[in-house]
Amino acid sequence: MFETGLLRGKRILVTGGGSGLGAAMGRRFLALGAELVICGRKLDRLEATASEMRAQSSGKVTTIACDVRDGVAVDEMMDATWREAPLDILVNNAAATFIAQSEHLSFRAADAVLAPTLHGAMYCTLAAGKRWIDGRHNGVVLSILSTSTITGRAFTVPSAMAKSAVLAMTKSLAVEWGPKGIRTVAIAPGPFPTAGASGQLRPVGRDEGWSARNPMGRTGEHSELADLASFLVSDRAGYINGEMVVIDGGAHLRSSGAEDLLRWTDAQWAEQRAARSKG
Ligand SMILES: CCCCCCCCC/C=C/C(=O)SCCNC(=O)CCNC(=O)[C@H](O)C(C)(C)COP(=O)(O)OP(=O)(O)OC[C@H]1O[C@@H](n2cnc3c(N)ncnc32)[C@H](O)[C@@H]1OP(=O)(O)O
Ligand SMILES: NC(=O)C1=CN([C@@H]2O[C@H](COP(=O)(O)OP(=O)(O)OC[C@H]3O[C@@H](n4cnc5c(N)ncnc54)[C@H](OP(=O)(O)O)[C@@H]3O)[C@@H](O)[C@H]2O)C=CC1
Repeated sequence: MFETGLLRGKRILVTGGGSGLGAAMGRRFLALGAELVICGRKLDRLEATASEMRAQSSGKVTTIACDVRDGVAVDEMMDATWREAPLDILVNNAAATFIAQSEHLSFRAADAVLAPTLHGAMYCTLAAGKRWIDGRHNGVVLSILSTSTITGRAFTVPSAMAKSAVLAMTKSLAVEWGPKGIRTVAIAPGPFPTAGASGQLRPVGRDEGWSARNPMGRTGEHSELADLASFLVSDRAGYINGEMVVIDGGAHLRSSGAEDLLRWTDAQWAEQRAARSKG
């Protein structure tokens, strides 16, 4: 689909790049000639993913254990990365969510979602941006958001809030940092099955008909998201700034995706709270 070497010479950090959509984007970036850095909390999973990537590509992959909720750790990660060479592209992909009735959310539960999804994206963006500006180096920030930024989404309110805030960051910095050579862009994926998202959002007992009700009759392919991300971070998208591109088969035009949960009984919610999965 793309010219060979579209991302040659680009150094890209994908947060949460050890699993799911982050790993899918990373693989595509490598295949297009980029050098990849992936971070997450679980070093063993990052290493396993990096080994697979190295077996498939001759591109360089580096792993860094970093909890993006911790600003000091984010600064240390950026220092370690920059010691080798400046990054060219940051992908804010790390996030957390779970379904819950909002009246049952403790403050700690709200923070468990807001901290990685909102604060993590902000810390990584600030840490990369200040280094780009200090070094007069151009940069791109791609943030992976959600169609909840358009529709809102019942039962995942902290996630909808965090993603909406990162969209506001994307639009605001497009104006503030555009003149400094930094583009900020975003993608709002619809349903793309991953172990993380399914574990948190699609417990047994949830409506199974949602995929068929997508206007395209299916969920997204990871390669479709990876292709869009590759274009948006590439120089070919150099005039796209402050924009969020939706890739969901048209699903959000029909539903926010949470309506089936309005029909859940208190007993189902109690069961969900008891059985909650940890990422
Ligand atoms: C059209 C269609 C489009 C549909 C398109 C769908 C779009 C979806 C958009 C977004 C998708 C994603 O983000 S998908 C990505 C999903 N991946 C992940 O979530 C992976 C990362 N997850 C995690 O790290 C964890 O699972 C996380 C949720 C943060 C909790 O881990 P932590 O260690 O931080 O937290 P803990 O110490 O266990 O708990 C902290 C507090 O949170 C509470 N808590 C934790 N899990 C809870 C749960 N399931 N339900 C209630 N409360 C919970 C605990 O009770 C604690 O509160 P107290 O009891 O008060 O102490
Ligand atoms: N799959 C889908 O249908 C959709 C996904 N999205 C978005 O796509 C992105 C990827 O999700 P997906 O691949 O599905 O799910 P995953 O659970 O696989 O991805 C989440 C990643 O974030 C990392 N992460 C979580 N918390 C932290 C933290 N505190 N510090 C560093 N890394 C962290 C995890 O690694 P670790 O646990 O090692 O820290 C993991 O690699 C997310 O932003 C999600 O909101 C949006 C809409 C739909």
